[in-house]
Amino acid sequence: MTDEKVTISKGLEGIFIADTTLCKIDGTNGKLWYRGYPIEVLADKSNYEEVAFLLLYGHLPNRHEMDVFDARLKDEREVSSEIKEIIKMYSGKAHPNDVLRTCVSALSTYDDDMSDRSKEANLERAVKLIAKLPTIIAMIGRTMRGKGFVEPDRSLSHSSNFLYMLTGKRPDKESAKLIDLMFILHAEHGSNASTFSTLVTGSTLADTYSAVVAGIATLRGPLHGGADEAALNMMKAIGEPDNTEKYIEDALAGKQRIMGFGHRVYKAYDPRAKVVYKYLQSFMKTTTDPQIEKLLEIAIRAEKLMEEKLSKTKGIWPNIDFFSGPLYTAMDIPSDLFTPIFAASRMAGWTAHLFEYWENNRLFRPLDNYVGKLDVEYVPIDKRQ
Ligand SMILES: CC(=O)SCCNC(=O)CCNC(=O)[C@H](O)C(C)(C)COP(=O)(O)OP(=O)(O)OC[C@H]1O[C@@H](n2cnc3c(N)ncnc32)[C@H](O)[C@@H]1OP(=O)(O)O
Ligand SMILES: O=C([O-])CC(=O)C(=O)O
Repeated sequence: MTDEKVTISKGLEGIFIADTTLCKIDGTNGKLWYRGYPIEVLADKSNYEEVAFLLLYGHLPNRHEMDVFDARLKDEREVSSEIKEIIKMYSGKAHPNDVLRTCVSALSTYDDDMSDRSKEANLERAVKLIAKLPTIIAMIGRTMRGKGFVEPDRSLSHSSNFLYMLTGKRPDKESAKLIDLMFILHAEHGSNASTFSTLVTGSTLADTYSAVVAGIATLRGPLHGGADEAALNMMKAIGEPDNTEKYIEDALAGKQRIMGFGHRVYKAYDPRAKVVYKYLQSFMKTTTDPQIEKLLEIAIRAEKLMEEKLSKTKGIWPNIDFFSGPLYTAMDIPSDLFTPIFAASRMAGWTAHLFEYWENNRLFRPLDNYVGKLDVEYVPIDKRQ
């Protein structure tokens, strides 16, 4: 062993991995921009198709560009009979995010020329992936609930069509806005864990599909994209609003993490959580569903308590995943689809980052500090204890 002193950055905290023009996060002040546009403005004024174009092409589309991009997305919504078979075979046997990961892996088999690594070919792949994920997820969701597939409807926008394929009903104006909002807010977020693993895989010059499959896999965990499902499960476990304070106090005393709170970069309120909360509050004025009212009351009481306990002292504020659960529940979306929906939205960010990184690619290969023994004697198997 050497005596060399090394500095370890656990979880790569504080390490910059690349220059980017995609997204700026101001973690101290709780601000977020996609290609310079404040998230609040995009949330109120834009739509997912436009945001995906912005991320992939670097500018907001003009009318013609939008029409062409939108038509391409609509052309690519259908999935093959083989993908439908995979969905039927695995849905219900594994978490929907795992089934989605398997389907996306299988999509690579339809690529006519994987050796074409041109920007144009990769942008086409991104369009196909962005277009097909909502279809796959809706089909997984329906199969798990014993319902037949609903084929895509070209007359509907990207996110409305997703809700339609999932529920079988064309969404009203309010639900259409809410689901689109969630797609926009989840579209991009710098070098988060799933984008980073997409880049790590891509940095070996693996193909687009391999790279985004790594992203989907990484999103799954409760410390990242799985937190929205976990946060809703916590709210359901709390059950009654009056149980909230005791539940949270006990969890904190037992050193448990409260899902949907805290962030590696934000030490302030996640601006996306603020947007979700704003829309959720206005939605609440129109709903009389007691289940949603209860969930929201639990969420608000949990947030208030966490603010007293942790926000001001440790910078642990709600993140995007905290209020997502009540909002998705209000749209009748089952909790096991939250993470796959995150993946469908983030596909724009993953692919945009990947293509940007490839313009100046360098293999990711960090170091680890060996602290074990060296030159250990090899003992034949029959002589070992
Ligand atoms: C879309 C997204 O991916 S957003 C993030 C989604 N994930 C979650 O909501 C899961 C819950 N949150 C967490 O586990 C964390 O906040 C993370 C993983 C997101 C970020 O954590 P890190 O940057 O690694 O923070 P770290 O683990 O160093 O925590 C700092 C301190 O805050 C505490 N803390 C962090 N998050 C939480 C939480 N959610 N609940 C309670 N305490 C927390 C830690 O216990 C630690 O306390 P200590 O200093 O007394 O040991
Ligand atoms: O940035 C992160 O670490 C996690 C996150 O909020 C996201 O991916 O949206």
